[in-house]
Amino acid sequence: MKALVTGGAGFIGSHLVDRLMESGSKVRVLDDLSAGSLDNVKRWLENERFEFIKGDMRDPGIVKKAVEGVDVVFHLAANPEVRIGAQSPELLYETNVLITYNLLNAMRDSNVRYLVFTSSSTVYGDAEVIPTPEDYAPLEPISVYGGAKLAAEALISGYAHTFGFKALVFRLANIIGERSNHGVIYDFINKLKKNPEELEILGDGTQKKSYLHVSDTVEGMLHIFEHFRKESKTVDFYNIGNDDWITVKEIAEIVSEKMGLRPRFVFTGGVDGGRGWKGDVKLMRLSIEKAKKTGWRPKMNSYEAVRRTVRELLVTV
Ligand SMILES: O=c1ccn([C@@H]2O[C@H](COP(=O)(O)OP(=O)(O)O[C@H]3O[C@H](CO)[C@H](O)[C@H](O)[C@H]3O)[C@@H](O)[C@H]2O)c(=O)[nH]1
Repeated sequence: MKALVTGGAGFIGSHLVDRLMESGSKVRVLDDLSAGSLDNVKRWLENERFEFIKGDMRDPGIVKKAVEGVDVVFHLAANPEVRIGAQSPELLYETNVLITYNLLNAMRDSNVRYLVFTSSSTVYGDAEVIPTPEDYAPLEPISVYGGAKLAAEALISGYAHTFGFKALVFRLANIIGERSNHGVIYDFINKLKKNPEELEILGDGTQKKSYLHVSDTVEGMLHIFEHFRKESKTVDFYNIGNDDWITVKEIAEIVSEKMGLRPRFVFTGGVDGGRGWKGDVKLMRLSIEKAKKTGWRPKMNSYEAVRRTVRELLVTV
């Protein structure tokens, strides 16, 4: 199998590249290195099954070149920052919707048979059913980021049905682990390194979400992809997350404890009833029953994933 991984030098992408390379696949990475780093894929740079293209997917010519000769595209390139939506909606549009549109147009004229896309729990917005299943409706994102992911999902479905390829969409919970360079754990570690006495917590700290370690995530994606390949469905959607959830305040306590600190917690109070920022979903836990039916299950719960991530990031941050 020859795979293209967009965003393959990024956080989740590089872990996926590791698994694909270890299983003997040929892997091409397309990444603009805006958030990702060559360091994340350096162990493969000299490998003859590995190819790296530095390029911005807003350029249709680069995307066209990248899909040439591949069987499957894992599309992970994205700007993952929910919080920038209120300031830079155009950036989230370009780096989530426009680049997906460019990819789909490139796939029209290619022999790519499968597209695997990392969407997000944020497509559900403030869901009234928790744990939230894949068929929850209506999908009403409350952030520009969630809206952009949902728009990308819709385009993917339309193109797959029209142009004859299969598409698998993953709606991911909050993914954490080694090589992540944004998000709540990364932020807390950096804040505490600057000031060990005090920790600013955005919102009221009661935001409660489900967190999944990147190793469980990538294993789930590949396991479900193998299952999907044997099915007759043109497009399918799977939540990937954990059965439990954890509050931001509990995460702050774990990070502080692991750093051997006892900082004063300062809550900003946030917006719209204690959210960290406009569009921050306060309660998120996905139903993972559909994924579990394929035989996959997470090895670490949210608490274990947070603890392990703090250990991993303390070595590198
Ligand atoms: O310094 C900080 C940073 C974050 N938070 C809080 O921590 C929670 C988690 O925030 P993250 O930035 O870690 O993650 P998000 O929930 O905003 O989004 C993450 O998970 C989503 C899916 O659930 C998307 O996929 C997205 O790309 C990914 O960044 C939020 O409630 C936020 O208010 C703080 O209190 N202080």
